[in-house]
Amino acid sequence: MPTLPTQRTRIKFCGITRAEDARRAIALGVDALGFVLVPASRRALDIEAAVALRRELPPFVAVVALLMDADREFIAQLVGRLRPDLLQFHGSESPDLCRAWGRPYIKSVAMAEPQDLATQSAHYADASALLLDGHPTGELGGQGTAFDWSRIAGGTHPLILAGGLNPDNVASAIGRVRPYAVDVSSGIESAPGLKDAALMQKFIEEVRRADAN
Ligand SMILES: O=C(O)c1ccccc1N[C@@H]1O[C@H](COP(=O)(O)O)[C@@H](O)[C@H]1O
Repeated sequence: MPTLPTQRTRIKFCGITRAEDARRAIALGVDALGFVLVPASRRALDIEAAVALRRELPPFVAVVALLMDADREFIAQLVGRLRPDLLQFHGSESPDLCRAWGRPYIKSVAMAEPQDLATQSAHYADASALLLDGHPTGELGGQGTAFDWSRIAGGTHPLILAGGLNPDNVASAIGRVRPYAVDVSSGIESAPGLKDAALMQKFIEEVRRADAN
């Protein structure tokens, strides 16, 4: 059987609020950009701002819309206007709600407490991936909180590792977990919602270094 090339770790930069940050991230080679549509977040965009930001972007980079227990009317408006490539659900959304929008979806799992990933995988069977984040259940993500990676076991989905990643720890995280993708917000920022060019570049270099090992 032919040997497949080693998979490169996909990269998502989350909490993008400025077109200049999005363009720099794309130039550096990210696969996906996250727009936070959660009003309580320090990186929140409203639908209008998200649509305007998307207009500034070239094709072939996935736009992911983050939601947390949003009401159905808001999600319907968001999907209709932004047409995100994926939805990312951070609250207690049911599988029925997650799959109701004709878009692929990612379900986050709060890893501050131990989780049975096999059960989560079975519950959200049609999710494109599970995103493992470091915050406690019911609390906002994007706080730069890491979790104990040794808790990661089981499940059948591609895993997106998130929570407290930064240029200093992402290579060892990839070495330990071998996730499908990594997702970062705080660790590449100079202030909430404002991405730092040098940190973005260093983060990507570290992911590539880990992939090469
Ligand atoms: O970024 C936010 O403000 C946010 C709000 C609500 C839910 C999720 C949010 N962000 C997600 O959290 C992860 C981890 O962020 P960090 O790197 O630890 O700061 C991030 O990848 C977003 O997907």
